Amino acid sequence: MHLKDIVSFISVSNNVSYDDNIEVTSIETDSRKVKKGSLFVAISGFTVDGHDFIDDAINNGAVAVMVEKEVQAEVATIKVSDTKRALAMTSAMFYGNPTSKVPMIGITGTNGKTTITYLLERIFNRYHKKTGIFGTIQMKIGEESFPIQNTTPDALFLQRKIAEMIQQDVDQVIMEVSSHALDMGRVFGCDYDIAVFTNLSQDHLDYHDSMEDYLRAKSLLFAQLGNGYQENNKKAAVINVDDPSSTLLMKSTAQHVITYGCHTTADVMAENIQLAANGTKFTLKTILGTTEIHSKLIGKFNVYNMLASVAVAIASDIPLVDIKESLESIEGVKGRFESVIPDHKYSVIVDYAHTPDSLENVLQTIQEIAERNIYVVVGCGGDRDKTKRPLMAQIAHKYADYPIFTSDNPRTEDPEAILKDMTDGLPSDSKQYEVIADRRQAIRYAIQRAEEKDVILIAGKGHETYQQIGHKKYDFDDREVALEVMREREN
Ligand SMILES: CC(=O)N[C@H]1[C@@H](OP(=O)(O)OP(=O)(O)OC[C@H]2O[C@@H](n3ccc(=O)[nH]c3=O)[C@H](O)[C@@H]2O)O[C@H](CO)[C@@H](O)[C@@H]1O[C@H](C)C(=O)N[C@@H](C)C(=O)N[C@H](CCC(=O)O)C(=O)O
Ligand SMILES: Nc1ncnc2c1ncn2[C@@H]1O[C@H](COP(=O)(O)OP(=O)(O)OP(=O)(O)O)[C@@H](O)[C@H]1O
Repeated sequence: MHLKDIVSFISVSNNVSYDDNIEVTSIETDSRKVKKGSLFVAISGFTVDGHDFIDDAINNGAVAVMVEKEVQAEVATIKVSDTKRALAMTSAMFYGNPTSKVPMIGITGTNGKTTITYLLERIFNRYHKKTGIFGTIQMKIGEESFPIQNTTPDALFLQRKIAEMIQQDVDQVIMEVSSHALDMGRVFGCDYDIAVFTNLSQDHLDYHDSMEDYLRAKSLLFAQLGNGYQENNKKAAVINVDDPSSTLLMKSTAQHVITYGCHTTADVMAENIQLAANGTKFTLKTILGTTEIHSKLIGKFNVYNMLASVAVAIASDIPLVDIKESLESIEGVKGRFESVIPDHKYSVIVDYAHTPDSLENVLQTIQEIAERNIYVVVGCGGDRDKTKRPLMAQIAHKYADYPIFTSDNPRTEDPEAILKDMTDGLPSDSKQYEVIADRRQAIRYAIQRAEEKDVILIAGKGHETYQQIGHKKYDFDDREVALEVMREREN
């Protein structure tokens, strides 16, 4: 592709010194990946500044650079006001606007994104549609899985991978869209057909200045809906009307809105909800008709996740009978309310709940189904939203008979200091709790004490198989540790 095409596409013609004949053969944001013919886009990062690596990029063969700061470079230089957003547009163009060639579903909200993604994967696959997935657990193309660093990858990776998905005959892309990604413009230039809002509750206040700022970031997905390069497909915003933030989000989109909920009248609704330890039953009411759902997923929050997936499936013209069969066939999602040994005399559940709202939802569910005592093993991540630490501890303390506070990815912080932030918020005259910084020991402590019919919730890490201490990740899997201790107890 000629550099002039990129320049004219992103409309910055008055800021460029370049030779019309320059051929750009790849785009890179990492100087170490630059090859002969690359356009190097300098990103001002949170840890380092890509502008400091321009010379490295040129030495590696960059024929042009895109910058947002004043620099002296010996190659064609394109100056833009925001390289992250310009990168998103340039990458989309370079890979042939892939998001306009395949139906795209974007899911945003504090909780439920991953679960809904896998419910939708099941529904689309059952309907013989090959899916491509981006999310917290992994990236998937059909049945093949690939690790990814971020829930929503940077624009360059994203556009490149969606182009690959199209080459591999993917019929439907389903992606989790984080508020970070929306705010940083990682998905700027993506043409979504369906945008989903699950809920908003406190999280990520280390990144966003306030809850209003967090919500504003989420609303960008809806503002963006229908602003793509092609308007061939029907567009729809799928919104949880039971969440107070839904009003603002509905105002953010000019597109058709499909609502879902349990309490407010909605296009897709659940009634007569019956929660049990082995699954959930409810009456599903939709614009296509009414049916009974018997799902193996546990908890009211999962009813919401199912309703969201039904609304998306209906907007994608999938018949209700196929939607019902898919929902009823799904056993669960990795690390989400996952039982370590099903039907054991006491239950050990691993769950990704790492926000106050999700922890409360999961503990409320356990309280509804538990026959005896509840143990919770929970911590809070280091270098992340500190304001949620006392809230997490208070919730654990409120719902569990035996709260055990421990480490969860302390990163560069002292685990004991994080635990102090958590427990300082607890009332001093209240019930006993344990503080055991070593996560393995904390899990062991809970399992060794559990009696028949007790439930132990190990919260916060779900599918993760590491513990991040400092800048290093060490192998650690809650399920494996729990299994080891459970087996040890049997012998
Ligand atoms: C705060 C944040 O989001 N940081 C993201 C950001 O990293 P960064 O700003 O630190 O980048 P950097 O390492 O300083 O590098 C800046 C630039 O210099 C370049 N560079 C660097 C070194 C060199 O030798 N040459 C060179 O060119 C880099 O390639 C890069 O372009 O850009 C990276 C590449 O895209 C991201 O992986 C990284 O996410 C980090 C890992 C992260 O933890 N992000 C979290 C907060 C996040 O985004 N989470 C949400 C989900 C949250 C949730 O829902 O739970 C997500 O979508 O993942
Ligand atoms: N709809 C929901 N409402 C509230 N809590 C939920 C909901 N769905 C799941 N949860 C809880 O939140 C946890 C995370 O769920 P899930 O991974 O589906 O959400 P997510 O939005 O992808 O989270 P993240 O952005 O952190 O990856 C689950 O383990 C469960 O405890």
